Amino acid sequence: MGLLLKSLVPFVGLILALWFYSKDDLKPEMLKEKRVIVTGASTGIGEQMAYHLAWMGAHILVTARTEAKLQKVVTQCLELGAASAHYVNGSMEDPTLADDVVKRAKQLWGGLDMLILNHISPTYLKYFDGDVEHIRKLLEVNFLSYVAMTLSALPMLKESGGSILVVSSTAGKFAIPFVAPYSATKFALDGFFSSLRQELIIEKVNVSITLCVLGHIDTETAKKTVGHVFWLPPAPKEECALEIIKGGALRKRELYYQYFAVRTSLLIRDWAPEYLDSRTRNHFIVENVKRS
Ligand SMILES: NC(=O)C1=CN([C@@H]2O[C@H](COP(=O)(O)OP(=O)(O)OC[C@H]3O[C@@H](n4cnc5c(N)ncnc54)[C@H](OP(=O)(O)O)[C@@H]3O)[C@@H](O)[C@H]2O)C=CC1
Ligand SMILES: C[C@H](CCC(=O)NCC(=O)O)[C@H]1CC[C@H]2[C@@H]3C(=O)C[C@@H]4C[C@H](O)CC[C@]4(C)[C@H]3CC[C@]12C
Repeated sequence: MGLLLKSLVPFVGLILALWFYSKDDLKPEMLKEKRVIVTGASTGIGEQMAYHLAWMGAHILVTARTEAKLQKVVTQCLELGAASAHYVNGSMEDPTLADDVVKRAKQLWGGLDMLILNHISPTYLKYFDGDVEHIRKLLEVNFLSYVAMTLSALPMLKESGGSILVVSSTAGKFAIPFVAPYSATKFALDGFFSSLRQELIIEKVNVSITLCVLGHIDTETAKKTVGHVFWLPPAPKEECALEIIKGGALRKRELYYQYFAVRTSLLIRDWAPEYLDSRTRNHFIVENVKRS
């Protein structure tokens, strides 16, 4: 009996470990023929997500303001193997755009499987200068348009049992200096979408919401904005984009990239917030930060 138990325990352990790791794997077939909207996809992480979806064979609808860049992304997606690729250009400052993009998806495909909310209005990294208009604009583009797109897309997502991916930031989870207006919009996303997720679960609605909490990523915008003030090296946008898609396809509640650094910061946040504050401040070269 003792011998049986001794050999059974490692065996069960192995089976559990295999089950745990195998369920955490993204298989490209999961995205094949899926109908996906990616916002803010003319550059940066959004553009890279479109390319990953393309080689996996998804139908893709990208949006941003700059038409010429979107046209190039669409061409590249088709070359990489997308089932189809289209764009809608416009600014999310325009409250009608969210609905127009979702309507275009319905017209093209008759349904939707994945909504990736990623766009942000250009933001600065400096001491807060009292510019309330800037906060208002960021709330409109980075937060309210996410809510509007979700509302328009929910009926189609309910029908397909689809997913919503909300791209956020460490600045939406703990205090990072010099990005006060932007940080406010990312905390708002967490509040809104985490509450909505609870309601969907209570109502047994099969739509997943994945909040993606990203650290410093090497997009051109980030390099320009923080290259001279933040000394920790950025992580690659291509890998980041793939991790986001993986998190959404596996219907995770939250996704952290880079996993270890972000999880560690979140653990410290809850037990030693002053220490996290001071550690974060020390990552900035404050002499290089603009005052206005
Ligand atoms: N890079 C980083 O270090 C980090 C990024 N993140 C998050 O990742 C996401 C992507 O960031 P990143 O790739 O660096 O950003 P980019 O600046 O590279 O891309 C932003 C995208 O949003 C679009 N956009 C800008 N303004 C508007 C608007 N008014 N209406 C519609 N679209 C607009 C841009 O295109 P166009 O100008 O053509 O409109 C572009 O496609 C964001 O949600 C960001 O908060 C989070 C943490 C760190
Ligand atoms: C550098 C910040 C990440 C800090 C971090 O994760 N530290 C870990 C730790 O201390 O343990 C970045 C977090 C938010 C970024 C900013 C952002 O997301 C908005 C803009 C996005 C744009 O594409 C690039 C510039 C940003 C201002 C971007 C800059 C880097 C962050 C401040």
